[in-house]
Amino acid sequence: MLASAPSEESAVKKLGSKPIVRHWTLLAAAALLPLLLSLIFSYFAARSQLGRHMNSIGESLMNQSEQISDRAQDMLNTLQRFAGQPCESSLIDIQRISNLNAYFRSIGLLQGNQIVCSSAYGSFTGPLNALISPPLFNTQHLTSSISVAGTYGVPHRSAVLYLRRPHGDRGSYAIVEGQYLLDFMQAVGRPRGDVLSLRVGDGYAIRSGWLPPNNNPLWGNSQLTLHSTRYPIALSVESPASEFLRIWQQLLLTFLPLGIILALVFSLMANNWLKRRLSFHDEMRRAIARDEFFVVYQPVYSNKTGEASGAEALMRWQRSNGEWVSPDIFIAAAEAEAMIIPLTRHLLSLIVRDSADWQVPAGFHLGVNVAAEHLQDASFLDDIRQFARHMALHTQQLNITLELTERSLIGDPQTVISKLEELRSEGFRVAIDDFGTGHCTLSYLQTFPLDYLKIDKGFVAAIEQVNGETPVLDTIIQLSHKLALQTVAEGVETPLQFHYLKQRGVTFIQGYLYARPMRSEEMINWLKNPPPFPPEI
Ligand SMILES: Nc1nc2c(ncn2[C@@H]2O[C@@H]3COP(=O)(O)O[C@H]4[C@@H](O)[C@H](n5cnc6c(=O)[nH]c(N)nc65)O[C@@H]4COP(=O)(O)O[C@H]3[C@H]2O)c(=O)[nH]1
Repeated sequence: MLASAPSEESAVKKLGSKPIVRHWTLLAAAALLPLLLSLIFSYFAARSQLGRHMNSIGESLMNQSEQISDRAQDMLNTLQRFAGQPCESSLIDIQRISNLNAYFRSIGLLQGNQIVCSSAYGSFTGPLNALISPPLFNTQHLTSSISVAGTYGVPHRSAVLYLRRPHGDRGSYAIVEGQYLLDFMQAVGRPRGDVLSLRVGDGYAIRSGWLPPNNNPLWGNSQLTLHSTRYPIALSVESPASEFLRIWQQLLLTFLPLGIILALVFSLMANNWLKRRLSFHDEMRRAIARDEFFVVYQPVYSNKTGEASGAEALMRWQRSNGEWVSPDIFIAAAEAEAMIIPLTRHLLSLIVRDSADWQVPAGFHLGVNVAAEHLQDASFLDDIRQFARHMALHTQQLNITLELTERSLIGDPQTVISKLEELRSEGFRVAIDDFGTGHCTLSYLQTFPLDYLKIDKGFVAAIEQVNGETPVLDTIIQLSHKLALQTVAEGVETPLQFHYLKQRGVTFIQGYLYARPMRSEEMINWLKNPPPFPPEI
């Protein structure tokens, strides 16, 4: 066993507090998330419900105003028939029409901007603006229709003035009683405390009340503005903040119980998952203690020498109940659970134990996978040197190759470069593993001190015909030649793949075609009597 066993134990212990903090953080997040979501969801549902309500009362007020405007237009049409006639002859008819239409405060005839006949004031003649109270500052606005604060004789009640002047300067006017609109606005607005306001043309805004200001961006007063497509009518609906809060509260009563149930379910699920994860952490520690891990070695063929040039060490885990755990799972879990360093130390100690029986040729390569966390850890150089010292006791002139993934090179490049340079000067070799699958840019290949580039099996699997197109693979091979890196192809399974790679100058071949990963004793026997290789196509 490696002498690092005590520090392995302390590393495992030291890492214990982090998962507990993460455990509670995740549990809190699982419980809070549904509650937060139900708050957010009910907030937007309340906004939308209030929006629908405001739109509906806005539209009914708009309908009402447009209908009133339609009636005013009909009235102006009717009055046009008296245009140009003396007031004395038409006044009785005009008054009769006015009495029959209770909407109108007064109707009458115009000559230019002068009233010449009025249902309310008889044959009184005076400027149209004198009918409006207070009179308009700018009479330019007196074109077709305008809302006003009051009229002559009824100065404190709003009204809407409609005008028609089709034949030169002879026209008619009709004043709609604003109280009808106000009554309607109050009737639709009162139940929920809404305030409605309506403006015709550039006139006075007829309002059904006032809201105390509340500009809180999340739950302040709400406002909706609508414009008529047929008349110059603009109206707005304002809803008090208290109404939004009331709807939100109501919806929360529906969503919150659901949120609480989901929070319970999520936290139970998270708890179970975390327990499983934590127990995985413990399980790995137990598995190390119970010696459930072992190492298999996969020989690598050299196209230069025509024989095995080395082997890659790969870890295996078989639980005491016989169940296998795939390296893809336990390596990823060990990385996530901060267990990869103790596990790698264990791997190194297992290799040392295996190597006691080895008789391998001088210069035999042994590839060992190194995780990014370990490479960046302060203990890395000591661990590797100690491993090499122990190996040297059994096996002379073994070339140890550290296989790094692309992820290992990202982080603090200067420290990684200096560690790798130190190790290379001591005789270790460095390979970049699974090349092309990580986040590595091509410039990394130039920056880092590397000896081998291991082409990922995904690119090898893409070889389907001898002269087929595998542009990425071809580029990787050419690139490694240019950078004077030796290439190792992983996952070579067919003679076709083998010959394709050999033709393109790939030096080392690893894969089931040559040899499967095997136990240490098996590899020793296999090396003594290897099967004939390479195969014919
Ligand atoms: N389909 C196919 N696969 C082939 C062939 N030849 C070899 N392989 C598999 O390809 C993987 C090569 O290892 P890797 O790229 O380093 O990929 C390794 C490595 O990243 C990681 N791993 C395994 N053992 C260790 C270890 O001791 N330490 C660390 N840090 N990682 C390890 O787990 C990965 C998977 O390991 P394995 O399951 O052992 O899978 C191994 C090997 O069994 C082939 O012809 N066809």
